[in-house]
Amino acid sequence: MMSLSRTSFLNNLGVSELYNPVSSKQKRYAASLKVVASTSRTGDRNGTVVMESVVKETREALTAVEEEPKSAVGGGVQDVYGEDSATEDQFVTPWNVSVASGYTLLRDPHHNKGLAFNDKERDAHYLRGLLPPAVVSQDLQVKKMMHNIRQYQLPLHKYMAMMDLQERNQKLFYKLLIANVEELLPVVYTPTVGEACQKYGSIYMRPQGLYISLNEKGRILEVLRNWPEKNIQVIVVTDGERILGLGDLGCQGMGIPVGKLALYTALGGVRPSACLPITIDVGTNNEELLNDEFYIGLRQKRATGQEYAELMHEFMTAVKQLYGEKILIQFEDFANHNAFDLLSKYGTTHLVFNDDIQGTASVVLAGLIASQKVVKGALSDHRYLFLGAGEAGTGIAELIALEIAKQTNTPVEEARKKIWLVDSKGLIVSSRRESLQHFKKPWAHEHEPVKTLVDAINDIKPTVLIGTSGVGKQFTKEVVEAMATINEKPIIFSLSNPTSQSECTAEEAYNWSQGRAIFASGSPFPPVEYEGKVFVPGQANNAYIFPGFGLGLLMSGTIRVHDEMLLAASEALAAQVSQENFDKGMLYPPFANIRKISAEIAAKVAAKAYELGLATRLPQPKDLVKYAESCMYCPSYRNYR
Ligand SMILES: NC(=O)C1=CN([C@@H]2O[C@H](COP(=O)(O)OP(=O)(O)OC[C@H]3O[C@@H](n4cnc5c(N)ncnc54)[C@H](OP(=O)(O)O)[C@@H]3O)[C@@H](O)[C@H]2O)C=CC1
Ligand SMILES: CC(=O)C(=O)O
Ligand SMILES: [Mg+2]
Repeated sequence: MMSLSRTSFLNNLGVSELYNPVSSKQKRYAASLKVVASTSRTGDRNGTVVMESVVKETREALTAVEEEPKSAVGGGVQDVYGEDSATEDQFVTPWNVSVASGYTLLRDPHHNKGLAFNDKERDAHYLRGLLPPAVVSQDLQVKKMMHNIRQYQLPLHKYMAMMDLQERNQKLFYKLLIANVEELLPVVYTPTVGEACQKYGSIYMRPQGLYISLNEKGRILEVLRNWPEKNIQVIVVTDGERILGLGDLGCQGMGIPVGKLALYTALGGVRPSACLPITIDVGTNNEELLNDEFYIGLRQKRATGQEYAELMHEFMTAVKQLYGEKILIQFEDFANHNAFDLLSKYGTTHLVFNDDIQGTASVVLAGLIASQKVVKGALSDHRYLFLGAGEAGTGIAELIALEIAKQTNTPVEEARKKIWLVDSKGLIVSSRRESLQHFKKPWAHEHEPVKTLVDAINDIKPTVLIGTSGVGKQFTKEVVEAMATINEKPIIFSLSNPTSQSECTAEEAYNWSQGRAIFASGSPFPPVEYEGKVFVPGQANNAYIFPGFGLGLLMSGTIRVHDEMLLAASEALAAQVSQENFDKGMLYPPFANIRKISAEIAAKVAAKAYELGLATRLPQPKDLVKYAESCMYCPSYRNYR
């Protein structure tokens, strides 16, 4: 047993004092309880023993208070806390005893096991009678949940069932997701998460992350402290302005950080308690949402300029102050007019990573490196054309240029000349330079103006066509045919999400190229049969990269992200594609092996961090792959004593 006094031990555990009792009855109640144990801190051997004694003590105190009022003969309802009799304008205290036993344990998603609690646990934790008699294994629970989820016809209903499970039983949620990753990824992630964000206000049930709005300006640190977990290692943050290819969804963008962090855990093995989803709400310019009575965010136009910058700066400062130097902040789905600036501003002071710029770049480069086994020739032998010159487009372009420069030992400026981009105004050429946003300027090559994509293809004669426009159906029959005329094996990536925004479908790419296209898309497409051959389209999505990349940063205690780490991640991913995968037309390994893939990526990223002197976890583990695997969260149930 512990030698510390109960109070100091609980203080060490982060247990809080009972707060703000208002009535004399509540004051007596508070005094008798003294402390409320935080459920999330149970787990270590001694801790659990002490927690059990606190549970017992708390129960006794509760019983004493509950028995205090004269019991009504023949039963009846007692308004113990005076809540029911209070009028709307009288204040009551939101009473809450968060000790993980009995009914509370069943309602605690971190520790709940549902019917998997065995008889001993049911006795020890006051669960008798709260559950039906059957005791089932976690595997059977997985089987049942999958059966239930498959009954839903609508993807959004599957999504809601998954979110509900995450809120009810976290370990079962992750066990299910990991075991059925190929089937469930499109449910918790793109494309369904896009629809969920669009309807977030209507389907909103319980808060899943932290909302920081302009109303919280000046007290963001305080707001961060409201989050129940203290040992945060990864934050995924959005301001909701560019949610997938769906535009400004304001506060409803929360679905994205929640989904991305679910993947951090399921695909990359980062503990769920270390993950914090955050939405910064500075308003929205989406009129439909502003007029939607169910909209959950600030009902105002987006703050910009200094007001926006100040809020973001306060946020970035508070995060570092609270969680330290090694907290990983992943920017997600910011509009490009903020994304590039935030990345360059905080890239030198914080561990920041922009998934749309950097993660996407790394996954696409991996696909291109892998494609060299199918289409002979080096990366430097290709000509690249992008539709879309924003975060994803220019991010990918730059990483390709860096890789070519590295492979050919030439200046990056030379490598860039092989890469062309088209934006909403046409081909990016030098005569447009003055009016271009800064991130487009390096791509303004000498060429006469070209308005349409087909004309650009016919002029540039690309071997690789990459769609990052956020606009669906842009790779028309004419576009794909133009690529197939120029190339024996045209490489075509339709990266825009969700499926509705994909530049073309897998079926279109294969049909219009007579089965010659090497195709990958951002959102998944089913296999396509063309003239008796089955093609399995790859999913070029940053979900292949960020979980392993982030794990690599965390496990090595890396303090800054470096482009070389992105290149290392690409090479690690490309190395995981087998001949069997290539034979099916795939440029990426199946997601079913993603935990192994993430461990390989994490190891290569960490190795690069050590090489660059940016890793702080010393000494460097001998076998980084094994170490990555050993760091991964496992969602199997634990036995409770
Ligand atoms: N597969 C994956 O892993 C990822 C996919 N994406 C997807 O990529 C898409 C774009 O994201 P992101 O780069 O961040 O967005 P941005 O808004 O930063 O960039 C979009 C670009 O597309 C251009 N564009 C828009 N409409 C057209 C059009 N009709 N013709 C030609 N160009 C057009 C814009 O032109 P202009 O500059 O002139 O406005 C802009 O350059 C999204 O759908 C997103 O979901 C993003 C990240 C990862
Ligand atoms: C995949 C992703 O990050 C996006 O579409 O924005
Ligand atoms: Mg994104």
